[in-house]
Amino acid sequence: MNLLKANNLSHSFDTELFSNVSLNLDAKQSMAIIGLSGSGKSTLLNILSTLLVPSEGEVYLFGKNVTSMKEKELERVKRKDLGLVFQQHYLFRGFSVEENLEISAILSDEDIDKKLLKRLGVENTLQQKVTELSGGQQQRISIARVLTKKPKILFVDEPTGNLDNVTGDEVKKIFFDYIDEEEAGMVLVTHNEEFAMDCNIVYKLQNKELVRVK
Ligand SMILES: Nc1ncnc2c1ncn2[C@@H]1O[C@H](COP(=O)(O)OP(=O)(O)OP(=O)(O)O)[C@@H](O)[C@H]1O
Repeated sequence: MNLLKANNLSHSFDTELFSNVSLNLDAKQSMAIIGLSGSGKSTLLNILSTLLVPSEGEVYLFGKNVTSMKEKELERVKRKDLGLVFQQHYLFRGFSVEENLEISAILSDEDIDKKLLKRLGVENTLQQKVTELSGGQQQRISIARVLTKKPKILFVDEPTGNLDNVTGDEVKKIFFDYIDEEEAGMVLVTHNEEFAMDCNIVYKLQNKELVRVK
């Protein structure tokens, strides 16, 4: 099943960042986008996850052109089917870990996954305030919060940056297991070559083009 398709995307801020970017992501596939700092990886991820409108080209989610979707429909897809794990997480700072996870569970009609929290090593933080946790713990809670809603496509920007190697490896495994078990897909932006090369498809953004390297 096709989850995500991009046709001839290009984007410019002051100058052109990239052009003619086309790609395809099916269920159970993971795709990494690598490239130098400033090459436009996060910008491309923002376009694919519908946070940013491209200068040119089309994005299709589950076979449907995003620009042809009604506002309500796109909102529903974003809330339920797209999972965004970004470098900066957007946890509600004044609330406890449990409250943060509950919001996600309620909005998507799913349950908090205790097994997942255990695997992430944060099962004992539920009663703590987000602000009392380390950066790495907050990162893991934000991953738990996103996976709680069981999204069909994960958009992940440098997820292991804040984490030590052992935890980073566990997080990597959690993402791969998740897309297998839920028949989801993942688009990953990273400087971590090992994580990138473990994906099914690897692209490099260089000289304003998206070049397939795996
Ligand atoms: N909203 C914006 N307005 C203007 N310029 C922007 C905006 N967002 C990003 N840029 C510029 O676009 C370029 C690409 O940024 P982007 O964050 O996509 O690169 P990246 O490859 O993800 O970098 P990194 O690996 O350092 O995270 C940068 O020069 C950045 O300053």
